[in-house]
Amino acid sequence: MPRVEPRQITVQPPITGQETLLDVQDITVSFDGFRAIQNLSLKVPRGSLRVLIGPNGAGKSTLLDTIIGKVRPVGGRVLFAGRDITRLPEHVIAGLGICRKFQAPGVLEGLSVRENLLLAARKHKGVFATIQGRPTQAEETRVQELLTLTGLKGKADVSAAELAHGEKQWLEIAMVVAADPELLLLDEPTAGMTAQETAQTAELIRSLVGKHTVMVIDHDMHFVELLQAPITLLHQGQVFREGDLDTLRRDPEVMEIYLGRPKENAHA
Ligand SMILES: Nc1ncnc2c1ncn2[C@@H]1O[C@H](COP(=O)(O)OP(=O)(O)OP(=O)(O)O)[C@@H](O)[C@H]1O
Repeated sequence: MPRVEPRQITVQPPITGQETLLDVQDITVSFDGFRAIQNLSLKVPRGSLRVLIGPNGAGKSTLLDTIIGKVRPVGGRVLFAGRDITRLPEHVIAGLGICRKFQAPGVLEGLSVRENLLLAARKHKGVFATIQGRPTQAEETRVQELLTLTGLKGKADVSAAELAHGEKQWLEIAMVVAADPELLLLDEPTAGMTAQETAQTAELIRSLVGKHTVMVIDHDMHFVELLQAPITLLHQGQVFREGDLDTLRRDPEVMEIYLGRPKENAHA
């Protein structure tokens, strides 16, 4: 397959008239001299949803790692709500309201759905949280909100171990949401899900938008389509294209480097 050189394009912010929450400015990330990300810039408006796609090795995870402070760029900077967070320690960045799903305390299988959510809500308030003691009114309200959000109301008292794969993923998302993050980063949230679970996950994520800003990485184009959100396509560590799915699908170079590749993208 001929190599298609990535080119930086200038794109209008997909959602106009909104304040930028995340402003990634010209970052370069190097692993022993290999540039996994090169001069990448990206703006995400507050309260919006953004989908990150791209071939394997395009730099999607590295970008999220850089945003959360796990990886340090050798050039450029990351602004969050106008503040330069590029050199801040990971826990400080998390404290500012950036949460990545895998950072969530995993679901505790020995506890019920309700108990997991209560624990997540309490952990948000203090590190040494337990499920001992009656929930306060505020905690009860929060748990109910999270149960409604995930559609798990009917399973509140079911042990987390008994949940289906998709339900467990929703519980995990709810546990991250319990921390009330301003920016939520989700890495392939639908991996291993059935088509119906995938559709419900898209609905769940869309319901978070507005109150939260959400960035999702996924390879499943059916899911991406359901999210109905602006897409940033990464390729070889750079922004290759930005736009809606229909526009990207009409672009022969996009088809060439990504959407036309059946192996990485069975649903394209
Ligand atoms: N810690 C590391 N050390 C060395 N190279 C790395 C490291 N992390 C990532 N890379 C390389 O950087 C490039 C980008 O990787 P990254 O995981 O960000 O891609 P990705 O778009 O998330 O891919 P995938 O869709 O397969 O998860 C790849 O070539 C990868 O091998």
